[in-house]
Amino acid sequence: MTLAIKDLVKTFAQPGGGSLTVLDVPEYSIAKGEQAVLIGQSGGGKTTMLHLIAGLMLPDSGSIAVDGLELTRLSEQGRDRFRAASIGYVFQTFNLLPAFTAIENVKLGMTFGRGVLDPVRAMSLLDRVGLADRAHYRPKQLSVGQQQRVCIARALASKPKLLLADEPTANVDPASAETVLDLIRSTCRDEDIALLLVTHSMDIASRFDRVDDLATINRVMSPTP
Ligand SMILES: Nc1ncnc2c1ncn2[C@@H]1O[C@H](COP(=O)(O)OP(=O)(O)OP(=O)(O)O)[C@@H](O)[C@H]1O
Repeated sequence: MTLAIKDLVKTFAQPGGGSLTVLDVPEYSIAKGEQAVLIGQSGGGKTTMLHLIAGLMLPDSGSIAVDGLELTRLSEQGRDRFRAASIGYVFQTFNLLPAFTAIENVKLGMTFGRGVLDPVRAMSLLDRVGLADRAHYRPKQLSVGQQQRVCIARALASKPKLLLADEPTANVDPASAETVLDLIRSTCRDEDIALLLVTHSMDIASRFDRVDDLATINRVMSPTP
């Protein structure tokens, strides 16, 4: 099993006081190399769930094991190391380093991961997302959709065990969305990377054998968006 979640609870303090329980997930798992889509209404807790799985934040209670490693027992530094080695993350908000070019951002995805720099793989990933001719452009010199494609190449760079992709095709046109999705899925398949992809697009979700609705996994009733 690549991902095994049990009795996961996450509560946030609210700006106006009080607290809001966003997630109460009794059980959720993803097998090695499996590809799953997570859908659910806006504000339902999808991004929070990905952040918890990536070890970017800790739950109030419960367990999250990735490849047998229990994240909640790790220190912050341990979780940083785990994330670099085992998780690829395509953020909704990109998080590219602005001072570095596209190819440098992809290479950073490798060195964060295992310390192994493979410039040929970095260029081949950029080529697969259709950006070989933009390798030496900085993020602000790229369109939003191109930046998103650099993020995908960066997330795959270190051959993670699990790729978490938060709306990875939200900012690209439908034709590019299809290419990007194919690239993500075929690379994950070829390299035995498990995939958990969040989307609002039923068209994208319908292409996956496994579609999980957060409303059925989560005991918390989603607040009205
Ligand atoms: N750091 C935080 N502090 C307080 N509340 C938070 C925090 N992060 C998220 N929330 C709340 O948790 C809820 C879930 O947010 P989350 O971003 O996980 O939803 P989502 O399902 O990914 O939404 P969307 O589909 O719109 O991206 C929201 O009500 C949000 O306000």
